[in-house]
Amino acid sequence: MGVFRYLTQFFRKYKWYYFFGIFWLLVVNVVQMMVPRLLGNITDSLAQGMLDARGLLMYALMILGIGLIMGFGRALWRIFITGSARRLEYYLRTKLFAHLQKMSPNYFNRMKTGDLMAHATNDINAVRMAFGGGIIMATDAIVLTLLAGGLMVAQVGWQLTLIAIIPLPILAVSASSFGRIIHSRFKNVQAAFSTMTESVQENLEGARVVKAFVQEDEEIKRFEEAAQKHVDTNVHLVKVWGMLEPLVQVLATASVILIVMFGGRAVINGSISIGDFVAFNSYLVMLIWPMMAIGWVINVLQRGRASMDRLNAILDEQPDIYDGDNAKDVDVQGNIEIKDLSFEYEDGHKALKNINLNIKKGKTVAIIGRTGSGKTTLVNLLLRLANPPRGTIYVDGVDINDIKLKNLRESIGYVPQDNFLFSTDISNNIAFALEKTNTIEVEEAAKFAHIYDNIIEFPEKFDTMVGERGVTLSGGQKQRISIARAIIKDPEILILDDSLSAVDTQTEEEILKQLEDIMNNKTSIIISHRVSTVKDADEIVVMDQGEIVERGNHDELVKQGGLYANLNHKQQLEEKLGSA
Ligand SMILES: Nc1ncnc2c1ncn2[C@@H]1O[C@H](COP(=O)(O)OP(=O)(O)OP(=O)(O)O)[C@@H](O)[C@H]1O
Repeated sequence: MGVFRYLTQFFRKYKWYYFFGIFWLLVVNVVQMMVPRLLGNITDSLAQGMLDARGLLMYALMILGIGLIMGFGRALWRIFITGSARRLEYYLRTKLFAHLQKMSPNYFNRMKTGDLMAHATNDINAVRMAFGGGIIMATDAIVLTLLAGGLMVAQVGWQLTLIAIIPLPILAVSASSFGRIIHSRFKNVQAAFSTMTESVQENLEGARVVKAFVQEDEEIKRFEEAAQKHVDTNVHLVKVWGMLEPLVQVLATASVILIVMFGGRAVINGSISIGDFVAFNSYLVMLIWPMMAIGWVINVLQRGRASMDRLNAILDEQPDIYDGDNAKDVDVQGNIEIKDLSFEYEDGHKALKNINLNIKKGKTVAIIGRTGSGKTTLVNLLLRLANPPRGTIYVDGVDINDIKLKNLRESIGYVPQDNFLFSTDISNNIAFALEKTNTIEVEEAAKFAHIYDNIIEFPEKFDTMVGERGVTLSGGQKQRISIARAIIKDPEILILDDSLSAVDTQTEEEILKQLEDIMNNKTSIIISHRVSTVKDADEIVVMDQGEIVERGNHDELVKQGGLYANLNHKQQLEEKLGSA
């Protein structure tokens, strides 16, 4: 399959745009070629005294007509080709984004976000340039060279043409090597610019840390160095730019000198007319630009191809979590059965060992355990954010590998540990999973999650923006908005992954009580490090190093005198010390 295989559909749709664009580009090129000839004819007619005012007006009108066609044609090919290149950029970007949406969390653990962002910006830009400016310049350079060169040969002969274009290959080679140097120096400028902006961004974000560690002066020094590097790389670039222009001038002048010497002599000995001489000169000037463009065009096309190769590598990657052929929709009730589940990560780390757990619809099971004991891994498997081995996790008697992902995930309300919120307003964050935002539902969910009172104290209430452009929410407020986001779905199964750690025990108790009401007859899994969060669950499962080491209700576990009892004792002591 070709490098541009992912663009086939796009080109099928937009081929006529490119066709018309190139058509008009050719029209402009051909029409443009008439001007030197007309100037030549005018010169000859003037020299022979054969031109009157009417004739001059005719020529003027012809040149005006050519100018109008050129202007109109240029506007058209810009619209068709440059416009299509922008559409191509959009097509590729949305395709890449949709593809990334299908990938599993494991993929994002493997790939660096920065790299993906770079592909999504630099590589897509390079492909756009190849199919925009690249195609235009390539067509323009080839057609102009052929037409101008051909007309030169036809009108004054190949000997004079060859002499006149001697400096042009030198121009092409030097413009292309200058182009390479300019490109590499420009990359240095960009790198210096991003280092400088990163330094500013980090400092603004980490202003508290900088101040607390009294590092302002060091940071100013660091920034000055970055800003200086930016100036130095720019000066370095300007130097080479500065040399390119005089070089072009020298070589173009060399061509003109050759024409004056040899062409002038041809006029004197009568083998060509003055008009031919004038037209020839104009054709030569027309050749300078394609010579300069050749190197650039090759570079842009090569870069476009290399970038497409890199994008292909991403687009070729198959998602590792998907609906199998047997996947079906299940009317999820909330009975969960985990049978002898063992799981290891790609790096060979055994995160879960022989887990057996039966959670009946309507029950609340709590999972407690030290950090790294495998609690989140278990939840990730239940949500199929990672693939569980077949025959280990069943929902309502169906292996979850056979339940459609959308169906499974829509029936689970999940409050993740990191409480990620989007940079939009609170209302949109809560209604994230709903197709349409319903104010009443959003407010109800906020009340259940005990965040309503906080929200209405914000100046813009539910319209308050979250994140950099909005309010800074406390950890506990974020947790409660995440809870509202999960319960607004009215899920059959609710999973709270350490989602109450940042609220005080009193609020925690109130939230749990509310949840008990709304999750009545539905299944809840509550993960926590705190005994206070789990003590009222129907069953408490204690995990350690990937295994279930104790299970029972609060009283039973306290009586057992094991890990749970120990944790309970310690936390009670901490509470007493805290309130003393
Ligand atoms: N993507 C991964 N690749 C490899 N190992 C992982 C991955 N994610 C987690 N682990 C490891 O698996 C083990 C279980 O992690 P997990 O996040 O499930 O623990 P946890 O009980 O939820 O911890 P915490 O209470 O801190 O959230 C840990 O040792 C962790 O380092």
